[in-house]
Amino acid sequence: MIRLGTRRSALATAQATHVAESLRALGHEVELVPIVTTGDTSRAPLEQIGGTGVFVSALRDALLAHEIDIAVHSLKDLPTAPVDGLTLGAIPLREDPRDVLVARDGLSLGELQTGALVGTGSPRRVAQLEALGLGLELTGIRGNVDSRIAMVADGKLDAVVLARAGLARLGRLSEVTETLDPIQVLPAPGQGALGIECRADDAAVLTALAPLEDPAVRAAVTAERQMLATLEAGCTAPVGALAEVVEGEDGPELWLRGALGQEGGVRRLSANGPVDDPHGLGRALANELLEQT
Ligand SMILES: NCc1[nH]cc(CCC(=O)O)c1CC(=O)O
Repeated sequence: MIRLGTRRSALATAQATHVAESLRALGHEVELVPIVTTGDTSRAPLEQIGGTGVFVSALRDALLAHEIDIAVHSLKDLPTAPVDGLTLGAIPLREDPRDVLVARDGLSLGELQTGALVGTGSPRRVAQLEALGLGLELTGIRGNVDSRIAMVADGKLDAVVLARAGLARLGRLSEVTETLDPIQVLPAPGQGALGIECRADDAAVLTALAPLEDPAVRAAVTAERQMLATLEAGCTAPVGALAEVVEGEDGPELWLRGALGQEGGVRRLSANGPVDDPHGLGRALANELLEQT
């Protein structure tokens, strides 16, 4: 029996159920164990309660205490610092990593009027949307995906920006009025991907998770997360990153695009490197972004 710890939110439950079903299809018995985190019980701005890490620390504690055997995380909410005794046993196939606009009356970004009220609490989205120069009024929001969409339906906001992956997992893709091109808005590092965490010495669980692994996604998100980790060493700026394995002339290559929001605008760079060194690529692009400052 594999005990899978999950937060209770609709998105977390959808992700956990998806992983549980993949494991059951491989012949494993899986039990879902609900875990409550500070991020779920508090309405305070995330920066005040410790950032997105609040969603994962309770799950990690439960893993280390042997109360659960695996935890399913949205990789974009998983801090990059490694935890002693834990490892990402599998990184499965990724959903579409892009951000989307959910706007009233089916509007796209370019159709929103100057001064239109757009909800997002993410410094990464704010920096990149402001850099577009559309004169949008950006306002911080929190809450689950349903309540954010409801703010548009209720007329409180003209639009919200969300991760396409979250809407896909909740069956709400019909709400999308525009998928944002990464040339305009780069997603968060790891967006759309799941990380399945387990104890590093749990050989049985590591074996069970192995078939869920997607090596190209692992390489891509490793580069994105390394870029973030290297940048955080120097500053806490809004960061977008998106990597992909693409077929080059001499075989597969890893491409990484990065965006760093700063006073005066957003810096963007891209670079490529060998698929087997995502850490080197992430570090190199981060250092290049920092050198430009
Ligand atoms: N910040 C919360 C969060 N964490 C993961 C997702 C969506 C799913 C994903 O990116 O994997 C979301 C919602 C959103 O940003 O719209």
